[in-house]
Amino acid sequence: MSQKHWIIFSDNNSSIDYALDLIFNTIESPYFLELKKKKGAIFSKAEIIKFIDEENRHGIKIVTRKTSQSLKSMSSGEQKKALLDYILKTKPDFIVLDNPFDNLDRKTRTELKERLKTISDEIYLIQIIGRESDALPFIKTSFRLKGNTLQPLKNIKNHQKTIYEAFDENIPKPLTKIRVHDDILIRLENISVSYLNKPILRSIHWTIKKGEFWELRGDNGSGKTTLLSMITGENPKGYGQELYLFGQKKGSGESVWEIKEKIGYFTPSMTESFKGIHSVENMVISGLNDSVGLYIKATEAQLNLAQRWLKLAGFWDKRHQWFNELSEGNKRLVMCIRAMIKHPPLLILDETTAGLDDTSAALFVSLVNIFAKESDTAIIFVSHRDEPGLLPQYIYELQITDTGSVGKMLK
Ligand SMILES: Nc1ncnc2c1ncn2[C@@H]1O[C@H](COP(=O)(O)OP(=O)(O)OP(=O)(O)O)[C@@H](O)[C@H]1O
Repeated sequence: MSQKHWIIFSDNNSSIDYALDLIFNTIESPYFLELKKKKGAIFSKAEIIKFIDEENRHGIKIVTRKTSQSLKSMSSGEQKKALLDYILKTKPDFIVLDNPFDNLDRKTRTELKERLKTISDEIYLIQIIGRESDALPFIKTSFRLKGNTLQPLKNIKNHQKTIYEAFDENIPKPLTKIRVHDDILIRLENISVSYLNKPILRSIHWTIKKGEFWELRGDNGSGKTTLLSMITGENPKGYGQELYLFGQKKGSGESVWEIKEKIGYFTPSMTESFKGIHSVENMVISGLNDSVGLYIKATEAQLNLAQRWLKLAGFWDKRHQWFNELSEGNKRLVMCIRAMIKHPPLLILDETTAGLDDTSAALFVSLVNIFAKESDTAIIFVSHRDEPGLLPQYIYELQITDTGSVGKMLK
């Protein structure tokens, strides 16, 4: 059987919910009539988060029923594989693939592309993507989704010009400078980690100094998240090892609060699971209080500082809107300036460009570059994609071996 398939090119302001309504035929349209009364499934990061929520709240393992490992503790690549296996078992007539290649390394992307090609003989596929280079080559029908409008495209190419906007204003200074006495912020000496007797990290040596701009690379499952959890002090496997966070050895009486105060951390799942209702302005101010969402009244100085950031990042007109109503790309930018506003000594940006369209990703990269240049903050930027225009000073890569991943400096 040869099926029909579709690509929907989305951007920062596209309403994915609207596209899903069309695909699932819950609203009338001339499109996707072939899918009427058919059974559909969604392959997306949001679905993974929904299943993780089920695990957390009700202890129900749906996707990973046959394994002892929880979905939450799996690497992104493992989670996506588990979700696709689960979806295929439910025997759907069609699958909506929402940015399917995000968070995947090159090899896993190629494998998934081949798997989807095989599946496409039997199952209708609808691919929603922000990155033009992700388009599945065997799909011949395409649309562009602008807000709540779906436009058929004559050619498969999106032809959306990527605008590499640059932030050309100066980055606002912090209200108070967070002091760190040592030039060395983070030092890992011979750090190794295993889970369930499976070696994950082997003899990692990594030193991060004030103001350095690092890119952290590594294939799916190489241990990037594990390594970051050592750096944020959250991983108990750091005890008893030569792990130094802001001059203090892990386990030497440092408070979690002291470490948290010095680290800005942003990963997209922070917004995907965030349910609070706050204005964009208050979300940015809350970065000064280490809370997500503002729960105490801001001072005049805090408000002024937040407003300078909002102007700089192009959010002045949106400052009184609800954060939850922003597009995903805009949420990311707001969360990024929220993490930057207090100039933490260390800023960790974990897969922050996943799910963004080409233009939003370029804007994001531009903001990170200028922040790295103008602040004293050290940055660790994690991404599976070679982001065009990113200007890290150093690249640290985790390379998988049978005895755990080893670290290599590539630049
Ligand atoms: N709590 C845990 N229990 C068991 N295994 C775990 C746990 N946490 C992580 N792992 C395993 O450790 C390995 C490394 O996972 P990690 O999430 O650190 O990789 P990653 O490099 O961040 O991957 P990705 O790029 O796919 O997100 C994976 O095989 C994962 O399944």
